[in-house]
Amino acid sequence: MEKYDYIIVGAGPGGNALAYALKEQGAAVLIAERDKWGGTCPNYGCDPTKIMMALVEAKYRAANLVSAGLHGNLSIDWQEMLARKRAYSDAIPSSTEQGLKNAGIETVYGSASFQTDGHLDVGGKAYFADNYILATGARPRVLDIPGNEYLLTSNDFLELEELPKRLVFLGSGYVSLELAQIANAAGSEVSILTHGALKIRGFADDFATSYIKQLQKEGITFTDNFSPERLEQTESGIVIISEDNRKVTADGVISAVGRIPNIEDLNLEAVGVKTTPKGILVNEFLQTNNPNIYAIGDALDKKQPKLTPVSGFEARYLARYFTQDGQIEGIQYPAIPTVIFGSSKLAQIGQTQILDKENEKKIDMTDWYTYKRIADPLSKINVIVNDKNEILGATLLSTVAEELVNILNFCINQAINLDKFQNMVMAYPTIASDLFYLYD
Ligand SMILES: Cc1cc2nc3c(=O)[nH]c(=O)nc-3n(C[C@H](O)[C@H](O)[C@H](O)COP(=O)(O)OP(=O)(O)OC[C@H]3O[C@@H](n4cnc5c(N)ncnc54)[C@H](O)[C@@H]3O)c2cc1C
Ligand SMILES: NC(=O)c1ccc[n+]([C@@H]2O[C@H](COP(=O)([O-])OP(=O)(O)OC[C@H]3O[C@@H](n4cnc5c(N)ncnc54)[C@H](O)[C@@H]3O)[C@@H](O)[C@H]2O)c1
Repeated sequence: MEKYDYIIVGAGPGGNALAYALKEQGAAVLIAERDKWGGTCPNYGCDPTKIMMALVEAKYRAANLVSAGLHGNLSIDWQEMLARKRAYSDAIPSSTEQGLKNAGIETVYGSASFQTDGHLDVGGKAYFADNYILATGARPRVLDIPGNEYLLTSNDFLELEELPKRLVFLGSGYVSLELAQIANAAGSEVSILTHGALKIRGFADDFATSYIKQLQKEGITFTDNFSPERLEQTESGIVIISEDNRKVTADGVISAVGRIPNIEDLNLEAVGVKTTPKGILVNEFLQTNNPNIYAIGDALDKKQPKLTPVSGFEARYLARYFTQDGQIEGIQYPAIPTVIFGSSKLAQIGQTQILDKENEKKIDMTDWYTYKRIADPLSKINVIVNDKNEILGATLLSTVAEELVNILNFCINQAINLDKFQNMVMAYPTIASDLFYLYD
């Protein structure tokens, strides 16, 4: 019988961060993984997509300066971009597992599932622990419609040997908008079909509209109110047929309609852990309704965004919880920045609308210096500030939004109001130094 202090299921950013933190406390830790060590982010998610996105950003940063005298056409070679992505990602699983082993964390490869006596089975072998932590993440959802065998997922996109000439994305969320921009910049004819109105869920309509218009300018077409009903393979390509019988033909179709938690194979019924279709239910201590089983990351049913740094934050909380024998306050999430990457980035953090008209104001930073310096095609930013000059939140649209949102993140979460900010000297001219305009 193998007995541990902790068994973690899933070696993604959440599971790995927790394994290292618990090992540092001297605990006996086992981590199980059934696919690629490192999980979604470095193998199928954030990292490979942003390695590819670096070329898209460079292409458009240069294109924006054409009217300023920068000439020459930059083009992206799909195969070379893919090779660069692979050079990064292919090394991840073995280096991740080796890193865990070097730290003294035991690893086991296989799909983990609970048995009725409460132990965990991996590959037919029984493993026991005082506490189990589920960090099993999520996977792409494939629409359940006739012809869905023709659908590809974001995982498949990252391994396409040839870029399809006509590529259609179903859904207009984070995955669709980012991958569509990579494919479009690399030369595919890209369409996004969205089943409702043309919006980006979670973002203010005026910002979403500006972002979508920019993508349209770059050549991506959008079709709204298109609910896919079935797919058919024909001589001219894969035909996507909507409920109202509209037809779109493509050479590749990506299902980017959200992600589903990896919970079915865990046999959670055997140990009484409650779930919903959105994930595992936990209390404020990230504990399931079985007191020895905890869960973190994308596998949770939670209102916080499902992002790599959020999984890491939950792992660090749980490590503190275990060190202090559960005698700590429940998890309190800070304001969390979210960014849709691309030629321009759409970002937000904290409060994005005025809630108290008397004491709050919205500052429009549209004409700041950096935008002019780099010829940013979009320069829209609303910062919400209260009467104590505290920054409450912001929505941003710019090629540099991912950096600016993190500077605001510091101000919001470390309570640095505009007066304190004004008393610092920032390197000039930079994105940070532009924030002085907020004070006027
Ligand atoms: C295309 C794409 C782009 C993204 N871009 C970003 C980004 O730019 N920034 C950002 O912050 N986030 C991004 N994300 C989200 C980010 O990847 C996830 O939030 C993050 O990986 C979640 O970490 P996790 O540890 O909770 O789960 P995961 O990384 O999903 O890891 C869970 C692991 O558990 C394993 N597992 C599941 N079930 C079992 C089982 N029964 N037994 C053993 N092992 C099991 C899985 O194989 C997996 O390796 C992106 C996601 C995608 C798909
Ligand atoms: N930059 C980043 O941080 C980043 C990038 C990619 C993914 N992610 C993470 O991954 C998560 C999942 O991303 P996603 O884009 O897969 O999901 P999402 O929830 O962001 O978007 C899903 C899209 O699918 C559409 N949809 C839902 N049901 C549909 C149906 N039946 N038919 C047609 N369309 C339908 C929705 O309207 C929406 O546009 C994100 O929420 C985020 O947490 C983050």
